[in-house]
This record gives sequence, structure tokens and C-alpha cells, in this order.
Amino acid sequence: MSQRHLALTFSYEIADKRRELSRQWNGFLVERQIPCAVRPVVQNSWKRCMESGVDPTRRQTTVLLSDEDVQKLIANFRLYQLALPILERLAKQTEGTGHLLTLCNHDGFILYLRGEQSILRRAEKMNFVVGSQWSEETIGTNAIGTCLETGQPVQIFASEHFCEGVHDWTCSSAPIFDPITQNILGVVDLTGPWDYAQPHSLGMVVAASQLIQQRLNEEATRHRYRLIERFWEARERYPEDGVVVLDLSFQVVQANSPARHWLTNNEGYLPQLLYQFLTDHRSNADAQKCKPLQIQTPDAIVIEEVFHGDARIGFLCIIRNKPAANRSKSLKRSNASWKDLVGHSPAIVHAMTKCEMVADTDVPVLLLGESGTGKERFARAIHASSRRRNKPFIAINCGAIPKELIAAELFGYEPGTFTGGLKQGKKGKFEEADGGTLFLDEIGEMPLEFQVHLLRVLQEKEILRLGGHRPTKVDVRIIAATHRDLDKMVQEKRFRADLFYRLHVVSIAIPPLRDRRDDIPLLLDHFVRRFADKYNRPIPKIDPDLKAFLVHRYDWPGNVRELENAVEHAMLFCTGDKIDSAHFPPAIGNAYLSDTQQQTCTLLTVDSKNELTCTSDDSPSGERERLMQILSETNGNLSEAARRLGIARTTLYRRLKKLGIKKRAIIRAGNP
Ligand SMILES: Nc1ncnc2c1ncn2[C@@H]1O[C@H](COP(=O)(O)OP(=O)(O)OP(=O)(O)O)[C@@H](O)[C@H]1O
Repeated sequence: MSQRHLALTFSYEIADKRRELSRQWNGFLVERQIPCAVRPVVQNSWKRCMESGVDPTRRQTTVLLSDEDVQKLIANFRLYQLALPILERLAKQTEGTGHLLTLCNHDGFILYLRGEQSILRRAEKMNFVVGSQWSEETIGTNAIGTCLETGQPVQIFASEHFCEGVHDWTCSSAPIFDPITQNILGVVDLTGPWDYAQPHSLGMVVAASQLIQQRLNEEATRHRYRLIERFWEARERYPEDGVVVLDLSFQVVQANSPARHWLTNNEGYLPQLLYQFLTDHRSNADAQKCKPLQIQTPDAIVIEEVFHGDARIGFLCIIRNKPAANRSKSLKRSNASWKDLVGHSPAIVHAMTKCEMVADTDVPVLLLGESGTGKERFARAIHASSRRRNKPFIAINCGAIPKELIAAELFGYEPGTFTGGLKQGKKGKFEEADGGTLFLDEIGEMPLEFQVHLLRVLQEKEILRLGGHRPTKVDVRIIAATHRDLDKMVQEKRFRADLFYRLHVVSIAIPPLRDRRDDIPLLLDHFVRRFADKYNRPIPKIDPDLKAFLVHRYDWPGNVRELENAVEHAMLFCTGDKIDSAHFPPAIGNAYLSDTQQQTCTLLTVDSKNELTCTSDDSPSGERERLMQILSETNGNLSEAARRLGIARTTLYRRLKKLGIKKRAIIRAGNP
């Protein structure tokens, strides 16, 4: 069903029913003196439901887990055991009120459900049972789903529910947060037939969630103490080595100074190792009821799990006193894929080294940099030097796909899902990239409401095609890129924090060209050779003044892409053996001409005492001193002086000659 069709259905077909229910409900509210205007929280939720195509005529949620899957979720849901005594007590207190008490996980799956049999039977009609999902996406506006979306306690009254099948109910939910990451862990909810509803229900779930939150915080503090205790034990045992303890979200809890030093020099490497450790040695189910595991990595880092009772609570890492920090220096650029990346500036070599260090792992990498700096080039090089190199590299620009199509593009669709869609259905990019790498370019442009779906796929490693019922496992390494400040977007709530942390296990900054001018001559030569080859012609030379301008003074707002296009333009228009400014695109040609004018305005001359002065009236008075200073600093070395002035040596000679500056004046400046 198309968005438009849905919108029409929403507005015409069920509007009457909705109005009738609203009237009854508002009457009920007025009777009890409760304000009854449609609230922004409900309006916003309806908008989200419309946008994600929820069918308002839906009568029940259709996402239901098997008993086995429910047991697995409960086993890994640390909140469950902790909340159980509080929930059991509350269930007793609400007996006879016609309400059902539930605890749901962060995906909105009901894992705990208590209440009277008659109400449970009524609720079954809309699939309100253990294992069913109550996210907004599956069953529209409802307290559980809306609370998960907004992170706020909420009560949703009868016809405020988006889907028809839930109009006879009123529900109240309050969230519980992870004390460390502040992500929502779950939701406590009270649901009952709308005519039994009480505004107090919201207060009750808020009180219950606060009590559970308090238990969680106490537990987190106990875990932190245990981690710090483990740190001190290890510190005494390994006095020569770096010692660091980290919590489950790989945040450093405590580190000694050798470890802090190592962490600064090897930013992002430890989370990558831990991620690899978990992928290689532990499934989630193992994390409980088993013994702590200890391994030593080839670069002499010992990783040991830290347990508290049955539960894993963090990691202890011992960085052996071996110069592991030099590891990056000894790393050889082994693979041909890196040879296509031109650059020898420290900034680019640092980025390449970091990329190569993580290339052969499966950790997600986030590449940060302005447009045209080479992020996709880096992503391809990472893929080509990983063990996935013989599988597909699929790139997708998240900013270039219309919002409505993004789910179909990434997850694919089954036959007959869309009018106008392919008859046989279509694979999404995740399936296309199976076994290989998926490059999510411009990830900052990913619509906020879609981010939760992407996060789920990254966590579950399985996708559900649109219109499909059976999820498909996918094995994909994610590399994402953006020119935006994602940190800031997270603070402004324009990018989900949980997705951000998932994507940026390792983040690598690709510097703009103006911050690595040393690379410009190499890149100019590289592209001149490449286009000479492409257009089958001899290699021309770039005019030295123009080259000096391009290397030292032009700003390159479009970075390497601009440079590449500019050289291709020049190669197309240059027919002789020398490229000059007229062959470059007008923007660069004009910038060069105005730069030359500025340079020649500040003419040098020599006074009667054979000393350098400026003739330009409007030239700054300090100019003379500056030039003398440069000649003095370079000991009269004209090549070096030209380099510092950002002009070609021939230009400096020409000017000196034009101004009649004698060798003697230059030598004097060099030997004051
Ligand atoms: N270090 C490099 N050596 C050689 N070519 C490069 C280098 N960096 C970038 N390029 C070339 O510059 C062009 C732009 O690079 P790329 O598309 O990777 O940039 P980007 O940062 O992904 O840009 P955007 O953010 O706009 O997508 C490409 O043609 C690429 O091959």
C-alpha cells in the first residue's frame, strides 16, 4: 500500500470511527476533569507512524517471537532478573483493577506479563501476549512504542492509539535507562480497557521504573567498584606493564600511566581488539554462567574478562612492556590497494596506517572528512586489503536516496510489495554486500526515523525484506563516512546516540588538502600522468608559477576531487607541452590572475644605499622588513626564499632583475 493510499485510508475510512471514539473518550475525560486536547506527543507519534507506513486499520501486532526466542531474550536481559521482585509486588497491588502489567525490552518485545485471566483473554485479540512486539512501527502509537521513541513516560488513551485494533485500550509506560550509556534498556507498562483507565497508572509505572532504575544504578556502582578492585590487583601484579580496565561499552574505567600513554598513541585500537575478542570467542549467551576467559594477542596484549557473580561486567587489559606503540611504524603498506592512494604528508600517512591496522578485522569504521577528501577511496582500500576482498564492495550514498525508498534500497522487497516494483522482488544493498563490505556514504543524512532500523540490522545481523516475513542472515562489514559533525548531531538529537556508538568503534579523520599541502605536487603529477595516459598524449609540464600558486596559496575547497577535475580540464584544453592558467577551469584561472596582481602590486626596489624597499603606496609598511628577514633567514638562498614567498624561483629572479637588485644586496641581507 503506498504512502498516499495509506494517508487517504487514514483520513477517510476510519476518521468517523476515530471521531466517535474520541467523542466518547473526551466525554469520559471531561467528566473526570482531565484536559482532552490532542497532545503534541500523540500528534508527533501519528506523524512518525504515517511516515513509516503503519496501516491504521491494523487490528493486532503481527510480530511474535517463538517461545524459544523469548527464553533466549530473557536469559540475556539483565534487567529482567533485577526488576522481577519489584514487578511481582506491583502485579499484586494492581490485582482486580482490570490492568495488565508488562516489562518490555528496548525493541518493545513483551517479556513479562501479569494480570487477570479475563483481561488477558481480551488482550490476546490484539496479540498482547508474551513475545509480541509493541513498537510504534509494528502497531502504531501505543505507550510502549511511543515511550521507546521519546524516552519519556507516557499515557496513551483509547483513540489516541494509531491503529484501530487498540482503540479500546489505555496504556501507560515509563522507560528504564542503562546507567552507563543512557540507552533505553526497557519499559514498564500498565495496560487496561479504556473504560477502566486511571490517570494514576502513569504515576505507578513511573514509580516502578524509578525503583528499578535505582537498583540498576546500585548494581552499576557495585560493578564499577569490582572493576577498580581488579585494576589495583593487576597493577600490583604487573608493575612494569600498562594496566587498564574497561566496562562493557569499552569505556575506560581506570588506567595507569603507561596504559594511558599507550591508549593515546593507539586510539581506537583497544575497542577494536575487544570487539574482535567477543566476535571470535563469545556469543551473547556465553556471557553469563561461564568462567572468565583470558587470551593473549600477537602484539602481547592480555585480555581478560571481569565477572561479578555470573555476569560479565567488563575487561582487564595488560599491555606488556614491549614497544607496542611502535607497531604502527613497523607496519608495512603490504597491499597494492594502498598504492592508489597518493600522499606522503604525515597527516595522510597517519590516516592510512590507522586504516590498514583495522582493515583485516570486522570492526565498523567511521571515516570523517570534507567532501572530496578521498573517504570512498579509503573505504575501497580497507575492503581491498581485508579478507573480504574477493566479495562485493557496495557503496550507497544515504543522502541521495529519497526517504521513502531507503528501506527498499537497503533491505530489498518481496514480489508484489509495491505497485510499479520489480515483479520478482529485489535484493537490498545488505544482501548484495553479503560476505563483503557495505559503504554507507553521507551517513549523517540518514533520516532519523530510519536509523533505528539500521541499528537493529547491525545488532541482529539479519534483514527483513519489505513485505517479507522471514529474516535473512547477512554477514556485512560496515564502513560509514560523513562530512558532518556527528557528535554535535547526537547532542542536538538529530542522530541516534546508539547508532553513532555502533558505527564509530574506530573513527579515522581524512584531512582536507589545505592541511596537507605537501601532497599537492604529488597529486598534480599523479593526475597529469593519469590523464595523459587516458587521452593518449605526451606528459606536459605545469607552469612553475602556476604550480607554486596551486601548491601554496589556492584553498582547494573541493579537495582532491576538485584537483583531479581541474587537471583533467587542463589536459583537455592544453594542446602544447605546457599547462598554464588559461587551461584550468575559470574559477582557478581567475584566482591565479588576481593572486599574481596582488603579488606584483608589492614591487620591490632598491634605494640609494642599495637596500630593498617597497614602491607600492598601499603596501604594508612591514613588508620591507619581512622580505629582508626572509633573505636573511635563508642566508640569501633564492630557491628557499622563493619557496617561502610562494612564488617560482624564475619569478623571483625576474623581479630582482626588474628591480635592479644586485647580488651584493642579497648577500648583505644574507649576512647582516
Ligand atoms: N589520496 C588520493 N590519491 C588519489 N586519488 C584520490 C585521493 N583522494 C581522493 N582521490 C580521488 O578524488 C576523488 C574524490 O574522492 P572520494 O570520492 O573518495 O572522496 P569522498 O571524500 O568520498 O567525497 P564525498 O564525501 O563527496 O563522497 C576520487 O576520484 C578519488 O579517486
